[in-house]
Amino acid sequence: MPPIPATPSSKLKAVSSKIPFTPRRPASVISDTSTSSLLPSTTKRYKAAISTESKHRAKQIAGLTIVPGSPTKKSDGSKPMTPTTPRRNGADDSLLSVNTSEMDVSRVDPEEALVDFETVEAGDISADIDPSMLSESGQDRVLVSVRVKPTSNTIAWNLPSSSSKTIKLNPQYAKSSNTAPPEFHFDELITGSENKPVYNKVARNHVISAMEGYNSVVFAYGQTASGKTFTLTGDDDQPGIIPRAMRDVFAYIKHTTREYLLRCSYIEIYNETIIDLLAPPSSQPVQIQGSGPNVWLSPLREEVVTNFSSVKKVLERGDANRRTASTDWNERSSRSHSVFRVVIESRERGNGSSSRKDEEGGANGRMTPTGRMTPGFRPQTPGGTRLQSRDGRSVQTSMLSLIDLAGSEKATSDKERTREGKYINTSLLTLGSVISTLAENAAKGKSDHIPFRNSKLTRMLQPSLSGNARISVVCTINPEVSAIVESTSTLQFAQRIKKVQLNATKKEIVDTEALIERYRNEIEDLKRRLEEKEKEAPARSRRLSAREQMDESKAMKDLNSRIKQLTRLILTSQTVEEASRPGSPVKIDFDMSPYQLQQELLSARREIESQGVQILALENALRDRPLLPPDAPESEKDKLIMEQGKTMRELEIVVKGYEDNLGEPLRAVREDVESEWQVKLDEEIKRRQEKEAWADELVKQLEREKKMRVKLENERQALAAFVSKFDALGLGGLGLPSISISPTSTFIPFNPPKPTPGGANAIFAERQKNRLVVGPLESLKIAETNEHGPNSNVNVTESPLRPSTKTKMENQPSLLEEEWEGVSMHAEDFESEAMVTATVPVKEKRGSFLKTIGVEVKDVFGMGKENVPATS
Ligand SMILES: Nc1ncnc2c1ncn2[C@@H]1O[C@H](COP(=O)(O)OP(=O)(O)OP(=O)(O)O)[C@@H](O)[C@H]1O
Repeated sequence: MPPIPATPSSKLKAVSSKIPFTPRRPASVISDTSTSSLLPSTTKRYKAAISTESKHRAKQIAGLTIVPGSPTKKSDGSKPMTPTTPRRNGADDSLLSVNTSEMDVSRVDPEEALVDFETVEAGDISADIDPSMLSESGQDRVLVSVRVKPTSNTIAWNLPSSSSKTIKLNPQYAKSSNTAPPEFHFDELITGSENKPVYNKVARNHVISAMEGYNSVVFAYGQTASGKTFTLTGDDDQPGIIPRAMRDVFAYIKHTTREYLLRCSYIEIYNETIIDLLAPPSSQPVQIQGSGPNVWLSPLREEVVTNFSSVKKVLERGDANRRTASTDWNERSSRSHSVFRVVIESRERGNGSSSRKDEEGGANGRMTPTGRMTPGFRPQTPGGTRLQSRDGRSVQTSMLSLIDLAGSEKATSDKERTREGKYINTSLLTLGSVISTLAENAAKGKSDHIPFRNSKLTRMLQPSLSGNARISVVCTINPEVSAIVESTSTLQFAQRIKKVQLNATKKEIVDTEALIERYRNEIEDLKRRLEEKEKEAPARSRRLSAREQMDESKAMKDLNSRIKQLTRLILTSQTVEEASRPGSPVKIDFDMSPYQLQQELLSARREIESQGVQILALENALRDRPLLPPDAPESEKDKLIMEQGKTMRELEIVVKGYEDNLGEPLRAVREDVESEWQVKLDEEIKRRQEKEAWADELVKQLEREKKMRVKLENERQALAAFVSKFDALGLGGLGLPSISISPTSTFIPFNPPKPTPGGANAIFAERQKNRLVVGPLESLKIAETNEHGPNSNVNVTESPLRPSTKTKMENQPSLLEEEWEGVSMHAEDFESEAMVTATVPVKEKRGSFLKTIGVEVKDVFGMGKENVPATS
C-alpha cells in the first residue's frame, strides 16, 4: 500500500521538519525582559509552548536527559523541556504573576466590553469568509469524522477514494484470514495536511450553532502523535480549529445586529487535577461545582476578548502553561486534556450602542483596552460577572468548547510518562464507557447509569454529553502498520459515539429587572391616564351620548383591570427573582442557623404577601376614590357638587325627553285604538239599551199575560160554574135570547138560549181546544195554538211584541173581546176582583141567585178542581 500523500506534499514536509518553538510572548503580558530573552525569537507553532515555569527550571536544572525516541532535537542541541512535577509547587510565583491580564472578566465592565458589527475589524475575520457559510445547520447526532495523518510509511488501511467515507483495514493485516477485516463508516474521512477543509467539515457548523445559542463541543480524540493538536491548534501555516473558529465568531458578529460579550477560559486536566491555564500559578486548583447537568468550574479565570488579537494572546498564554513532554512517539506530547472555552452571551443591540462606543471607544468605535476596563469593577451578580439583560432585551448564553484530549498510549519507557499515561488512559477509558452507555441508552431506550463521575473529564463534559450540546468529534489516526491496534480502538470509539443522541436547546435569560421596570412604567402611565379620564369625566359626559358614555366607562374599567394585572405580574416576577437568587451575601448572613434562616424566609414571604394585599387594597381605593382629594379646598368641592348637580339635572332632562319621545308613538296608537273601539262601544251600548227595552217590554208583557191568564182562568171558572149551573137548571140548548152579562146590569130580558148539542160543556171544550197558552218570557211557548200540536215543544223565538204569523193569535180573538151570543163580556168587567155576576132571567128568586154565584178570584186561581160554591 502506497503512503498517503500529504496535501500539498510540500506542506507535509515543511510541517514534519519544523522545529518546536515557543510563541513570542506578547509584550503586554511579559514585563521581565530577561525571561523573554530566554525564549526563541521566532515562532511558527502555537502548540505546546514550554511553560514559563519550565523555562525557569531550565535555567536552574542542567542536563535534562533526552527522552528516548524523541524525533527532533532543538537546533541548539538542548533537549525538549519536560515538566516532571506540577508547575505550581515550588514555582517562582513572582515570575509567573506577570502572566495575568486586565481583561480578566472580574475586572471588566461587561457593558464596556461588548463586541458588535461595528467593533469587528477586517483583520479579526478570515479573508475567505463567505456569509452563506454562517448559517446554522442543526445536528441531532454527534458528527464523527476521521482524520488520517499523512505518512511516508506503509499504511495498513484502505482508503478507496477521496469522496469515500469508509475506512477498511487491508486484509493482510487482519487478525485472522477467516475473519473479515474491520470496516468503518463515518460522516467525514479526511486525509492530508490542510486544516481549512477539516475546519469547514467538522467544526464550522458547530461554531455557528454556538453563535446561534446552542452549546457546542468539538473535540479531538486519538492515539498520541496522531495529529489532535495539529487539528485543534495547528500552526501559522495551517491554523487549526481554535483560531479558525474564533475568526468565524467575529465574522458572525460582523453580520448580525446583536451585541456580544465573549469570555474565554483555558484549562487542562492533568493527572485528574484541573488547572486554570490563564490564572496565576499560585491559584487554587479549579473545582467542579454542582451536580448532574448543572456543573460549573470554580474558581475559573475568564478573559474577555473583543478581537482576534486578544484571543491570540489568551491562547498563547494558555499554551505556554500547558504540560507537554517528549514521549516515545511525540516530541511534544500533550500530557493533559486541554479545554478552551468561549462563553458567548448576546442580546439585541440597544438604541445607543454605537454612539456610546464611539464616545468611549475612540476611533472607529473600537474600544481600547483601557477604555473598556473598569479596574476593580465587579458587578454584584451571583455566579460572577455576566451580561445583563437590559430594557427587556433578553440575553442568550451558549458555550463553545474546543477540546484537545491527551493521547492514549502504550506503556512508555519513562516512569513519569507512565504515571501520566495511567491517568490519561483511565479518563479516556471512562470517556469511552460513558459514550458506550449513552449510545446504548439512546439505541435501546434505556436509562442505565452513566459513570460521569468516574473522571474529571467526563464529569466536566456531563452537560454536553447528556445531550444539551451539539458535538463534533475528530478522531485522528496514524495509518501506519505499527499503530493498527490503537487506530482500530480509536475507530471503534468513533463508531460508538456516532450513536449518541443529542437534543441541544438554546438558553435564554430573561431580563426580570427590565420586565418589572417596564411593568412599573406601564402602571404609572395607566394610572396617569385613568386620573386624566376621571378628571375629564363630568365635562365629557355632557358631550357624550349614552352609548359613548358606556364605552368610556368600559375603557376606564379596562385600565383598572390592566393595572391590577400588571401589579400581580410584578409580584410574581419579584417572587421568582427572590426564589431564583441563591442567597445574596448582602441580605443573608450565612452564620445564621437553618432555623433562623427559615424564619427569615417565612417573614420575607409574609411581607411579600402583605405587600400584595396592600397593593390590591390601594388599587381598590384608587378605583373608588372621590374625584377630589379630601384636602381639596371647599370651593373646589362646592364647584364639583354644583357640576355634578348640573349634570344630574341635565341627565334628568335627557331622560325625560327620552321618555316623552318614547311616549308619543304610544299615544297615537292609543288614540287610534280608542276611536276605533268607541264606535264599537257605542254600538254595543245601543244594543244593550235595546235589549234592556226589549226585556222591559217582555216583563210588562209577561205581567199582562199573567193578569190575562188570571182573568181568563177566572173567566173559565166562572163560565164553567155558570155552565154547570146552567146545565143543572136544564137550560142548555133552549135557544135563549141574547144574554147580556154585566155587573152593572140590573135587568136582563128573559130570553133563554136554546140548548146546543152537547150542552155548554161541549162549547167549553171547543174553546179550550183553541185556547192560547203563554209560556215563560225567555222562550215563549205556544202550546195549544201551535200548528205542531198541543204537546209539541217547538220554541217560538219571536218577540211577543211581534207575534209569529204561525200562531193563531191573530185569528183567535181574546176571550175578552169575544162576544157570546146572548152574553156580553167586557174586559173591564174582570179588572177588579169583584164577583162575576150573571144576570139570568129567573123568577123572583133571581136576585138571591145572583147573589149566590159571586166567587173570589184568588180562590179560583190555583185550584185544581172547579170551585163551585154551594148554592145558599
Ligand atoms: N495531518 C497532519 N499533517 C501534517 N502533520 C501532522 C498531521 N497530523 C499530525 N502532524 C504532525 O505530527 C506531529 C504530532 O502531532 P500532534 O502533536 O498534533 O499529535 P497529538 O495527537 O496531539 O499527540 P499527543 O496526544 O501526544 O499530544 C506534529 O509534529 C504534527 O505537526
